[in-house]
Amino acid sequence: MASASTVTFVTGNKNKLAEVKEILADVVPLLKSQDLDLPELQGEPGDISSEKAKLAAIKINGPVLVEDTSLCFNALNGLPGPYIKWFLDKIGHDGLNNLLSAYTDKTAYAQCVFAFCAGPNSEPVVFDGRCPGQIVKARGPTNFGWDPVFQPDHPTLKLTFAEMNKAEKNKISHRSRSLALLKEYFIKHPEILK
Ligand SMILES: O=P(O)(O)OP(=O)(O)OP(=O)(O)OC[C@H]1O[C@@H](n2cnc3c(O)ncnc32)[C@H](O)[C@@H]1O
Ligand SMILES: [Mg+2]
Repeated sequence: MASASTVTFVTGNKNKLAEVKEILADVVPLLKSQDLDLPELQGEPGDISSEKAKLAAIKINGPVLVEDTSLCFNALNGLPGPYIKWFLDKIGHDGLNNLLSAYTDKTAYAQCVFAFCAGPNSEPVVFDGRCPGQIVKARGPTNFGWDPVFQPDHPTLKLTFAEMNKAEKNKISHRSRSLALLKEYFIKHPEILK
């Protein structure tokens, strides 16, 4: 049986881990984590995350959480999507802007799909969180991925994720929206965190 101290968040990304710990602090105060870079299937975000969770549950031999993050440009029908890591790596923030130079539509959404898998023989459950916004020229600190080029829709702030403080980002982000669904699931299934 899973418990608050036995669910392991498997990720190779320290920035993700920091955000997840902060957002989940009230539900899973002692979230365990393991730094593993898992192979990732190609395809739709939900399937990528689900397959990642199955692999992680086999490696950890216990209950795991994983997530996969996409950045989807509406003018490009959702691309780069789950391939954003490699686009960012190869063409950088300017290159991401240039991809949209032929289009007037600069809107995009950030998508985070968490998957919880109770163990090696269980089917993962996925939680899809999205945050709408637009792609802008890079502004703000460059320590976390595409944060400088994504300006989320916000009632008052016109800041990129990189320019926001963590609390502000966590209030509206794709990650916090996905984790809100995960929290609901944990509340409906209290046995998981006993
Ligand atoms: O081990 P995993 O959890 O897979 O970590 P990863 O860094 O490989 O992450 P992904 O496969 O989900 O690829 C997502 C890419 O988007 C970046 N990214 C993820 N969340 C982000 C966020 O909230 N803001 C900016 N960039 C983000 C991340 O650095 C990657 O380049
Ligand atoms: Mg990855």
